[in-house]
Amino acid sequence: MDVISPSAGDFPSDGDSPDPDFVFSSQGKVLKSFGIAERLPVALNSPDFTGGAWDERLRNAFRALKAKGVDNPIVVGAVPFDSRQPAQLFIPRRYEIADAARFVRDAGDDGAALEVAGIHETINRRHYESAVGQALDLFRTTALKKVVLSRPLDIEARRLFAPQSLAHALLRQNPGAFVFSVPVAYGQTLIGASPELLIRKTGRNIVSNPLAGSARRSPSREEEERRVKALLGSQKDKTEHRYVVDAVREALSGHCATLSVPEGPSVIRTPTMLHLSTEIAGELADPSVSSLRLAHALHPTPAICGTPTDPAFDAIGRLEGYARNWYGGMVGWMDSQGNGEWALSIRCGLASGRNLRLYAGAGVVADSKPAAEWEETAAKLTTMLNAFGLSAAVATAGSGMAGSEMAGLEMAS
Ligand SMILES: C=C(O[C@@H]1C=C(C(=O)O)C=C[C@H]1O)C(=O)O
Repeated sequence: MDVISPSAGDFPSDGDSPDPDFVFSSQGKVLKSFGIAERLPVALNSPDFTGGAWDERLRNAFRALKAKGVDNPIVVGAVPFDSRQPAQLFIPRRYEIADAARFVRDAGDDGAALEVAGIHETINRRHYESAVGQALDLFRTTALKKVVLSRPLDIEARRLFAPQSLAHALLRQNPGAFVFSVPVAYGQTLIGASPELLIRKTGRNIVSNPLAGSARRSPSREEEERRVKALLGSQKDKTEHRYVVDAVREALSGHCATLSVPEGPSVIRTPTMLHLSTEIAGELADPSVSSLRLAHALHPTPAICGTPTDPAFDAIGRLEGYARNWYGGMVGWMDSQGNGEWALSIRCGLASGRNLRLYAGAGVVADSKPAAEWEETAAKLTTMLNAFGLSAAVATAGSGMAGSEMAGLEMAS
């Protein structure tokens, strides 16, 4: 896969705007940061990061800020799916941690409602299902066991996207998610409501909560119970899930004095999806290892890439037909002790002017059916579409919506 930088120039920020530049919510709190004290760009898969030079720069920057009286400086930002591409990481001038419910309440209903000029299914159903079919062939002929195949959905609005309003709407609708808004390049903001914690480090303690194996929620309680049972009993979903848990266990065990991995998965609910979930908790052998270093050791897990990692990564590059860039990477924050949280950048979109590219993927294994994987990506897209009240119109796209209703329907070769 080509190494193309996803950033299109730095974004200016003097910290004087009343709106935060960076937003990240977790467990009922929201971290808002303003301005940029120092940019610390780095590709995680580069000697600069792996050899420790970046950590040294970060330590020096933190030391200088502490000398100026900043109590607990942090670094925030986003890492792309391909760790060879530069991450957008920066130390904010200032930040505050607010109550998430108040953040939403104070914002009022600032209306993320959208007047759509066009919806472009850049990778259409036929293309996506054919990619799944090719993955099924690879399972028969190569060592590949799982690959996560994703697709973009491009929305063009009549007005500029307002990342702040979108973040408020997402947090209002997804209070349990990691809602984020991150400026990743000049005029480009990555916004989403991720259900998946890659890593949290608090002192010696770490937690990772991989998800894999999914079903759409149902408005009927009985039907939902049926789906929960079906998910817990599905061999296909359990296999898909096990690959992720095994990889997380393997990546973390070398760093941990203790690591506890539940016997089997449970089901978690987002407002739109049911997922098989395993919460893995551990105690670090060396508590000075930073959350970003652990995130790098984990990334990309089979929740977003596949098993084994390298052939899955190559298959994604060959089969998906578009560049993921920030989708499938991670977003988060970290302090000078390395404490922090990194959530997978999923259920998200990249806003740029009047354009918003949404993304969704699904784990494909030998028992997968192309049509069901397409439906799963459609279900996952509703998290973002709901923020605009759009899901009813778009959820059926590619599964019945007439081509003429979709402005500029394109087919990728
Ligand atoms: C890839 C996505 O989600 C991931 C894939 C899942 C699956 O295949 O079941 C479930 C949760 C996430 O780990 C996405 O939302 O785009």
